[in-house]
Amino acid sequence: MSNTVISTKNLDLTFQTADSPVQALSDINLEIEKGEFVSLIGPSGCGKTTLLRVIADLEQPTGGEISVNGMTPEQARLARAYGYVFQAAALYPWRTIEQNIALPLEVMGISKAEQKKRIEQNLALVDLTGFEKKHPWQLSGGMQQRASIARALAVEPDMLLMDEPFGALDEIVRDHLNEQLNKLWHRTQKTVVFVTHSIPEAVYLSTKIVVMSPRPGKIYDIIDCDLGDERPLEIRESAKFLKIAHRVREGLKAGHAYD
Ligand SMILES: Nc1ncnc2c1ncn2[C@@H]1O[C@H](COP(=O)(O)OP(=O)(O)OP(=O)(O)O)[C@@H](O)[C@H]1O
Repeated sequence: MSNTVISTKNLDLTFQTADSPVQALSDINLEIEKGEFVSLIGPSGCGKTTLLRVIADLEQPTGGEISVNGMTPEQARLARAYGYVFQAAALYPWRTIEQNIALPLEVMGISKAEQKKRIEQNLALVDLTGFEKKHPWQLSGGMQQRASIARALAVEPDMLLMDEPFGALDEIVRDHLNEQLNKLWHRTQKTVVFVTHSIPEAVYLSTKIVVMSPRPGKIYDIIDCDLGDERPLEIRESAKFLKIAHRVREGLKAGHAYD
């Protein structure tokens, strides 16, 4: 049985706008295996979010092929193959944390008892036990992001799609969440596709780093990141880590437009 979760062949996406067409993705060829943690990194506008949205069936490609879990993105979406975590936590302020996590489960028609079980389990996974009855605004930014990760996990998807989930957080909180996400990934063995602007974040979390360049959005380099599964933060000072970070930086420089 194939372990490929996401496969794209010559994938293109051109947005038709009022002025002129914008080619957001050009000739994207990518294979992602089950259990991999893949980061998409590149300058603003290189198509990272668009690629994630194509995988999630939120945008339709204009050329090439893509399969998700052996299905079309639409079939994968309907089969709830993925959970999506946005840049901002996107929690409903009038709902408590447990009500926010319950929302997609209610839509799926899952029983109250099962909802309760999943809420408990996933809040424990992100270290938020005891915050069930709080409203989002009573939590810090980092805690809100953890709650939105718990909500994505509660749907029990095979795959997590994460669009710069920690981009708005300060460095210390971000380090802590990176460490927690590494543990979570290790424990759950989920496939993760993660968009980031941060080189250390990409190297610390990933098994594979996809460096993209803009105009049009292309893959410039794909880098294996074999630092083992469990990664203490100190790993960021190791020679191996710095070597991979250097290669990512060189790729970003080569593909960067400074205008
Ligand atoms: N709905 C849309 N209509 C027209 N153009 C779009 C649309 N969505 C994105 N684009 C354009 O496609 C290109 C890629 O955008 P995308 O948001 O995927 O980049 P990104 O790498 O995620 O950027 P950032 O790091 O700033 O989030 C950009 O030039 C953007 O302006």
